[in-house]
Amino acid sequence: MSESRIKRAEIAIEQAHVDRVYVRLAELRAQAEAMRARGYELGHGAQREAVFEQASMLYERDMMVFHANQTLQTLDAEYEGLVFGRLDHIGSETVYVGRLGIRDAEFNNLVTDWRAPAAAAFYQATAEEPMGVVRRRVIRCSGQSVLDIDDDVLMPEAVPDDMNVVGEGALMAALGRSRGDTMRDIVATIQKEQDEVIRAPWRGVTEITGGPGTGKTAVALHRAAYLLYRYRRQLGGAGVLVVGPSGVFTNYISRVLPSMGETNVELRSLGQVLDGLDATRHDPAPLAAIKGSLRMRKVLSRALRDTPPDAPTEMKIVYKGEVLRLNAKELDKVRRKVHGHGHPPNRSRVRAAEALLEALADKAEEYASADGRVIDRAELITELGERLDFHRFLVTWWPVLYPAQVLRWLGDERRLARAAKNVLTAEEIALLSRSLADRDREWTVADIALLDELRVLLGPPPKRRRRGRVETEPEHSPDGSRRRPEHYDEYSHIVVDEAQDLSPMQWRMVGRRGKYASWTVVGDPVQSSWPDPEEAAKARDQAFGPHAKRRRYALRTNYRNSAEIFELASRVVADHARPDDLPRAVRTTGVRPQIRRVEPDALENAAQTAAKELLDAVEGTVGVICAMDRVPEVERWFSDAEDRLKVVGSLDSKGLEYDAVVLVEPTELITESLTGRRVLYVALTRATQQLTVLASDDAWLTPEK
Ligand SMILES: Nc1ncnc2c1ncn2[C@@H]1O[C@H](COP(=O)(O)OP(=O)(O)OP(=O)(O)O)[C@@H](O)[C@H]1O
Repeated sequence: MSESRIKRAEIAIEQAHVDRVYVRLAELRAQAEAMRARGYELGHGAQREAVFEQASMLYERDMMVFHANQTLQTLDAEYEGLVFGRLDHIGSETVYVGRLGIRDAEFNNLVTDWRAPAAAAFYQATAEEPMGVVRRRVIRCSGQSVLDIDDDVLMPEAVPDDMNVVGEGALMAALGRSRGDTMRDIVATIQKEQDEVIRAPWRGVTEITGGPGTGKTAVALHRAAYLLYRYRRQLGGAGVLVVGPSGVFTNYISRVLPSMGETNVELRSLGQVLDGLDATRHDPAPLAAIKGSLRMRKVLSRALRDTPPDAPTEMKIVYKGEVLRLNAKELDKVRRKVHGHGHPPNRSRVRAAEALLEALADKAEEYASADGRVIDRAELITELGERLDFHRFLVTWWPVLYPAQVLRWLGDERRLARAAKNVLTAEEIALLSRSLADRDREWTVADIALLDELRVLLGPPPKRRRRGRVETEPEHSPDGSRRRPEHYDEYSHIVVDEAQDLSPMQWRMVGRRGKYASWTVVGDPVQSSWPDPEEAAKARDQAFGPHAKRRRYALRTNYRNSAEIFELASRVVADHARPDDLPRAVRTTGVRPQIRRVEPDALENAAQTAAKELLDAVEGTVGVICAMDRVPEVERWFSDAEDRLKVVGSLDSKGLEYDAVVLVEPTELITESLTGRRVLYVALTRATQQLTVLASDDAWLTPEK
């Protein structure tokens, strides 16, 4: 038989199995729907029963409907390629591997979930250690149709006469395929070194380092899916949080977990970690460095002890016909005393009232002793404490404080200078206060960590009351899933991607959400854009907790870039990385990156020409990457471009990838950031197939002295 006929015959065999799986899936779905309907009937029937029976029938209804809904949710997930692998073990046992475990009516396995122990050999078996696997087959489907198959023989000596072997490498085929708008899962082609990380124990901290394109993000997301499958009881209820560098990035990875049937994971960018805010703007590097530094803790905790800008500077109250007066100095003394207890100001309002009353009593005693009178202190305190004018004063003198308000106060340079004395330099104070003074500016990504810090330092504002009742959030969302309270801090597992870029203040913010969590932390020190790695490492250790067990893995193969593109990228960071830090790119395309010398006024034309060439050359996406400041201008150049083309700023390009990239003015990427070459390295490693660099100088190519 010819090779293509053998392949067609093998595809037909797999198609027959896939068909059986879909028939069974339809049966299971029908059963789950019937169970849900029965549950609802039980609910209606309960109305006619006595109270006790009613309660037990309603409970049974809830359980039936809950289970049926869960099963339907799993069965209805959008599985692209439900079955994707097959293992032929020695002794002719066959295991199909897929995104979901499915059994037939006799309870035989039709498909084994990729996360189950029985599927581990699909990823872990090698020719050196075949684990009893003779042939490993990757099955590529579109919808319910088998398109292609690809085999690996692990035990050539054990291949029976009737076993056919086809294809030439599923991994290379997957890597060469064009990219779409969102990241795809890699369940069918997870490599052994990656699988080891995905299946690492869940407790403690799992740290994954590796160069660009080594699959760190993919591995971290597959690990989240794996952990939820294996440890659903321990992890599922409290929830899993994935933190990524930007909204563009979280959007890019948003389809990966749902494609594996996991819809219960929260994805947030660093600008979205604090509930209710969504910051996307970045500060210039020197400003971001100040805002991210641990020194800001001291500045913020001093700032909130300062007198609020609108607070009255004098108190006058009439008691028994006499005016009691506290001047600014005396009021400040009372304020300092209350803060001296070290409690958050929003939780110190009663203490503030008491201290103020004591000060008024002192004042009354002072006046009285001058006249030889004696006053009843307890009576004064009780009487004034109940007076409306006293409370009116208190709410303006010790108001409820909100994080945004306190951070805005620091736009006043003199106020900031008081809070930052001996902590920030005069230059830093001027820079920071200028940035916070502009009230019309939206918050930046770095501000979010400061606001979160203030939230904790200030303490929660008192709960709003309506008609005598404290307002509480409903426990469930309309879709029935459990609603998490605001500022939830009990996630059971937190995944941090691009961890090398978190500032110390951002580590504190994320750490607060994971007080009881285990962690998966992914990063590449060579791509770091944070100037003080030691300070960040300290904050990061604190976020994990002092006793967390840590295990480290390094990934060493670059699956994204062609070897030709990665060779250029490695040159620009040669002075910043040890050879060991740079991964090995496995795919060659024969297409070298193009470097074009372009005068600044010809950039627009050159960028449009280069983008057009690349759009013609690749099927998938083309990214145009430039310095952050240039984004609006470059967006104008491409305002009519097709959807496949995206303009993205250097910092937002973290974690993303495109079939082809046009990089505009690389030297600008170096100068815009404190760790410029590393940012340029990120930008140069975003393309899978082709790269064109447009530069008006070649400083970016010359190694630093
Ligand atoms: N085993 C694999 N099979 C198929 N594709 C893979 C595999 N591992 C990684 N890839 C692909 O390689 C590309 C890079 O992966 P990913 O984005 O996870 O890398 P990364 O290490 O996070 O990169 P960076 O640090 O540069 O953002 C993605 O397209 C991913 O799907």
